[in-house]
Amino acid sequence: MTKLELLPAVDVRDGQAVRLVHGESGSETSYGDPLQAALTWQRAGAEWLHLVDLDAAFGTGDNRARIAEVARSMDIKVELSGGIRDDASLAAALATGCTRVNLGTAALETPEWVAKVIAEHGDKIAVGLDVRGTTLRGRGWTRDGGDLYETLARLDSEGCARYVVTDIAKDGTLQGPNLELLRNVCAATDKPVVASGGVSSLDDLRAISSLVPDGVEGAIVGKALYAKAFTLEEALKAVSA
Ligand SMILES: O=C(O)c1ccccc1NCC(=O)[C@H](O)[C@H](O)COP(=O)(O)O
Repeated sequence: MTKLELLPAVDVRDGQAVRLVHGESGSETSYGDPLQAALTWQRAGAEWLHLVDLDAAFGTGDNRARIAEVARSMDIKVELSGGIRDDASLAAALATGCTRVNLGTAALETPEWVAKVIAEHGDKIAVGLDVRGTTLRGRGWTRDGGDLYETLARLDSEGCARYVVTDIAKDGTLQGPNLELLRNVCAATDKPVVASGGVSSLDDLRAISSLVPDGVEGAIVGKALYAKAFTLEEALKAVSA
């Protein structure tokens, strides 16, 4: 069986690596220098890094220089997220040499532009489907942006290569992933799905791994690693079977 990819997360706010609860601005716990955090995950054997510019996502500025420094320092694959909404921010993101970018708000607010960049860049573009229930949220998860399954059908028809699916109610809470949501999204698309939000234990990762045959390709892990619920080495071993 194909093994689940693990993507340790480095979310950057005000130049620092942080974790939020439910993605809410103001709920930050700080974990220091983002480059050190990213290098720690790389040294521990990560093959991917999920790197988020939270200020760009919230519209409170950006950490573009810091994010570029981290992405360029990595020898592993990097998925870049947060505030990529137009040609300039996409060009800056791709110029870091990242493996792919994750579009969120743009897929809800400027669907024509997203269709165009999917056609131009193929699997360098993933779309983040960040949901409460089945309602998508944009602008740093602060505004409603339409129905999950209608948007998914539209993006599928435009050739979107991959989806990063986050249950906002679970994100940063260590309450376990929303497996039902993952199953439902996998049933609605043939494209690979990356699970995000709520992982709390090695058993959670094993449960997500059991969905690889359904179409789950990877899992993003944030809070659990920073809170030392398990090590990245243990996580990689747990999904390697
Ligand atoms: O990814 C974004 O663009 C984003 C925007 C606004 C708030 C949060 C955002 N991302 C958060 C993440 O990608 C988390 O790192 C990830 O879901 C990990 O969650 P957890 O394992 O529950 O800490």
